[in-house]
Amino acid sequence: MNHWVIYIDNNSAKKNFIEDFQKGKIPNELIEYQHKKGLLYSIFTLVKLIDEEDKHDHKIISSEQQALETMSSGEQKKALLHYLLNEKPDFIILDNPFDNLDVTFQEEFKSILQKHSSHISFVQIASRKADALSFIKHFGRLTYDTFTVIQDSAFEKKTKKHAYSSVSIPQPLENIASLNNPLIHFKNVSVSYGDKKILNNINWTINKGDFWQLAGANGSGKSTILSMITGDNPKAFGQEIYLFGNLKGSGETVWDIKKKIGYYSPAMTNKFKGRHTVEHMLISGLTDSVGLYTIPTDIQKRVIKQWLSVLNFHNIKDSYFNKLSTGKQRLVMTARAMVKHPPILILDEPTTGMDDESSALLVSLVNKIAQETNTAILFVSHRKEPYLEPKSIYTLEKSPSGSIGDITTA
Ligand SMILES: Nc1ncnc2c1ncn2[C@@H]1O[C@H](COP(=O)(O)OP(=O)(O)OP(=O)(O)O)[C@@H](O)[C@H]1O
Repeated sequence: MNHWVIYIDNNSAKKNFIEDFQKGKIPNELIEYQHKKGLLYSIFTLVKLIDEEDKHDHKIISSEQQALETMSSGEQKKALLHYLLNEKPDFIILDNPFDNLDVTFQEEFKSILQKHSSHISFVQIASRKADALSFIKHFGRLTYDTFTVIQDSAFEKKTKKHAYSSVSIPQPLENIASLNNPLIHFKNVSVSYGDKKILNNINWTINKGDFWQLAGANGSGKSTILSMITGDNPKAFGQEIYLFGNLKGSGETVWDIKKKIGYYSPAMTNKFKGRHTVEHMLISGLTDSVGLYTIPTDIQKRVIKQWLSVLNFHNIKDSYFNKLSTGKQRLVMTARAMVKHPPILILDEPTTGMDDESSALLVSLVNKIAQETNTAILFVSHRKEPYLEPKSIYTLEKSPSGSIGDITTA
């Protein structure tokens, strides 16, 4: 049985390619898949299933114990894989299957796929060379919308450490020096859902200018911690969580907190469907708005001009954001979360779905922000991102009594 890895980069027309593939519009070299029953393992399939479960109020892949929607992203992916395998297709397209999966489950996942590889064919779409499944012997590349067969050794582009532009990050318009340390303090915080213990006695302090990576296996509670910081998790109430000097729940509004946090997660990108130029996207980061509802001041315009130089995006400042490649969109969104120099910048799995080259570029921008500003950075990822230079890593270690936190310092 043949299997394929198709390498893509952030300029590949992946979505169209997959849609065409499913409709039977398949490149000649892959014609063996025509008229076969194929399924798609992808974040898009998950979103559709969650939507259907929601709309029709019936379970498709939720278990007796838990609804698909409330599972962590890793747990959702595990559930999806088992669901698709049970459907007994001829082939499965695996769209960047290892994104969001911790190392342990990646190994488990690989051996499940290998076990089924005698009777199901796999077409793996991969952004990252290291993700290629070892049992696959046929390789292709999608360059924009053109598919070509390649030798595996042809995909040798080694990612180099990027030095970001030498242009300095602009100074803040408002100073955060008045804030006292710690910015964030968790004291003996524990969380459970019913009988399921998630966090066990978390003690964690984030100070001005810190650079943290928050790591941990799937389901260890990373998103739970984030949602307690950014304001929308009821589990935070009654706990000793101090945000910018105030005990959480003691009067500050979610808006007060959000004003002090720059936040970016790839899911946010979909909110910007309209005709927003790159320049407007950055300006709207200063005012926390989705569009550009107010006319920017001269000072704001000057600051954004400098950010465009940092990003080397002057030439695309008038381009529409939603037409940019994924890599460029992520850089814009990261800068957008940072332009107001928030006391804390949270980047939630920002490299998910990115190729090696663009991930390295994003990582170097984050390192630059850490070096040149006083903003504390919280970079959430289970992946050991090559070249990321956090000063400390907070790892959630799973245990039956809930995850405990382990701190390592560079
Ligand atoms: N509303 C809920 N009901 C039941 N369980 C929940 C609910 N919300 C979260 N959980 C569980 O809490 C655990 C922690 O989830 P969380 O999303 O914080 O993990 P994570 O570390 O971010 O995982 P991942 O890397 O997979 O995204 C998971 O086992 C999840 O299923």
